[in-house]
Amino acid sequence: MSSETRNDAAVQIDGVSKSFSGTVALEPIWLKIRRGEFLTLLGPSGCGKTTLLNLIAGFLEADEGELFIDRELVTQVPPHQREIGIVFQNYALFPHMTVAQNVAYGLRTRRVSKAETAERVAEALALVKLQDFADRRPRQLSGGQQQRVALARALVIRPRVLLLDEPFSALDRNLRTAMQVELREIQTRLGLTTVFVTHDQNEALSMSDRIAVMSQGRVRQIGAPDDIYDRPANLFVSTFVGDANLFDATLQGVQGGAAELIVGGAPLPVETYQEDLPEPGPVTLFVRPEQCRLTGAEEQGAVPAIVALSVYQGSYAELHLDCAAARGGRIMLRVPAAKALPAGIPVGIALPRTGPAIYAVEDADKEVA
Ligand SMILES: Nc1ncnc2c1ncn2[C@@H]1O[C@H](COP(=O)(O)OP(=O)(O)OP(=O)(O)O)[C@@H](O)[C@H]1O
Repeated sequence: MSSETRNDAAVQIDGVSKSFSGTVALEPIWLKIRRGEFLTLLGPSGCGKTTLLNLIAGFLEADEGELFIDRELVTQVPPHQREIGIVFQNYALFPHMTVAQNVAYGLRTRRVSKAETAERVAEALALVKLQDFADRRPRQLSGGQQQRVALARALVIRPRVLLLDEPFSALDRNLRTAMQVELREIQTRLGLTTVFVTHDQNEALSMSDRIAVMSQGRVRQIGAPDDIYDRPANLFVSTFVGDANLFDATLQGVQGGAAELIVGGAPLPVETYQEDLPEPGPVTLFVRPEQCRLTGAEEQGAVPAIVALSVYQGSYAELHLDCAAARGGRIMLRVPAAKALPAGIPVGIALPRTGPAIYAVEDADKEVA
């Protein structure tokens, strides 16, 4: 059966939209979340991620459209009957209950027998490596441990879908990375369909099977992490996910599959992955820092720039360059820390002939994230 049929979708969102007293939080959205996939909703604050998650959970009612979970129409089904596990940023544990009682909560309300509850709670606590903490209260646990309890509580009901809203944003960086790995391991082992909300692009890139990049209540691109990073569909995605260098360029035409550009006064034939290019004339060229090569200032065809600041980052240095051909006059490159240059040194930037993208200038005026 084709992956596009409804049968294959664990969650299907058909034209679902939501406004709050006249403010559009979500434009009509069509989205199929595949069985067992880890899908991340990524976007800036206020783009509608949490609204979409709450619509799937049933905490909000859609203004229009239909929602299916496992082929079942659930648009009118209340949250507790959707068989969904949810983990929030702030844990939301019951402070007066022990860890085991917190985890058992969803089973109690489902009238599961005492013996089965004990078995499933032990299983869920083992999954999150908290089997020795069953009798503690939430206040006796670290933030990471509390979030594991919240995860165990969501998993114990054997949900059809697991929803997580910025679950690790309150944790420090090391713990956050450890929890990301742990969640991904558990999710893969259980083959659990998961929708994960974050505004952190690194978290999205490292964890997801697919990412839906959102802005202003719309999904701007959905794809595997390398699709999103290497072949962004528009300038918003280009600049929101990963670092972007933007150059003012002139598109002269297309010859033999290559776009003929002038950048910084020099000709540059570029093969892009894009199906549609803007009309000839002024355009914006998008290039990742790692696609730019630092050269001598005199190198033929290189775009001239001057080192403004070198930022030490341990294994590498970020070179921030003043560059007249760049939008906003600045670009950034990464070089091995030992090759960092002092401010004021003139350099050249050799641009790649394959890989970058070309956007209309009006897009750059309104679309840069
Ligand atoms: N209950 C509400 N009443 C009124 N407006 C709301 C309500 N909930 C959300 N909104 C608005 O809807 C839009 C989308 O909000 P949402 O919380 O979904 O964004 P988000 O992408 O999750 O943002 P964040 O990352 O800051 O949580 C925002 O403009 C927000 O102010």
